[in-house]
Amino acid sequence: MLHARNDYHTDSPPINAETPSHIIKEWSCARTEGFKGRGKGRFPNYQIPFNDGDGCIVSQVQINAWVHINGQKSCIRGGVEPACSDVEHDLRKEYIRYKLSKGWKHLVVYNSSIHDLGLYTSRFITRGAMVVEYVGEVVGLRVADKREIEYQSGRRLQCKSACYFFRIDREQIIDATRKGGIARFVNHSCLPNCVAKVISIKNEKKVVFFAERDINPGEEVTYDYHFNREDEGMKIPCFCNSKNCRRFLN
Ligand SMILES: C[S@@+](CC[C@H](N)C(=O)[O-])C[C@H]1O[C@@H](n2cnc3c(N)ncnc32)[C@H](O)[C@@H]1O
Repeated sequence: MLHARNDYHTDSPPINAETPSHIIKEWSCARTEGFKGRGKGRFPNYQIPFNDGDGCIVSQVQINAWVHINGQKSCIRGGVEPACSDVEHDLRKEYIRYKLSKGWKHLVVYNSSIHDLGLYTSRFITRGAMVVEYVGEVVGLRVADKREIEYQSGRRLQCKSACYFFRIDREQIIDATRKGGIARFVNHSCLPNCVAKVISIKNEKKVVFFAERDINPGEEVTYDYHFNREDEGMKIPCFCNSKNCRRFLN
């Protein structure tokens, strides 16, 4: 199976109710290793961009109201959502800003030189800003295993070779194959402009891509899939064309 490995992340604690919320995970496609190379403080100069660059200003008052009504309700009432670190708090705040300012309006799906279709931005995106959320059907490993066989058999998939699974944690996979958002078109690059993070909003895990550097209008949005290297039987050539390309996705 591409994603069902029992030894997955044995060196890092599982994300569950006991996991301290200050540990921010960076996971990737279902076939991939979690990205442990970067952690807290990844965006040292990070400022929450209240202006989306298109004249749409989301006020601090609006953000506070959203956080109060939605995000922090369970914390305030002593519910199960644990107190979060400054970094995670900033990421959540950025998620809210993105939702309020409809940050996805500037994203376009278009032909890619990397693979088939890709996701592009038509506006400047500041380093640290949220770019897109990976949405789809959240399924358990068993269902994902079954679906993977079904998809690979090519019976119910247009693009047999493409993988639209994103592993959230040890138990959950987001399957964007049949039901998904535009993030399913984000291609891999060995020199990506985004990084994927799992953040918790109202006790629900969300997979969110944040800009790892400033991204210019017209640039393709990419992230590093961190596919498992041990799928030796089926090497997938990488066409990201970056100067440090690892030549294979796995
Ligand atoms: C989530 S899809 C990305 C969107 C895809 N381009 C499309 O048109 O649906 C992931 C699949 O795209 C392909 N892909 C993405 N990045 C690639 C790269 N750098 N080199 C080769 N194939 C890539 C692989 O087949 C991978 O399984």
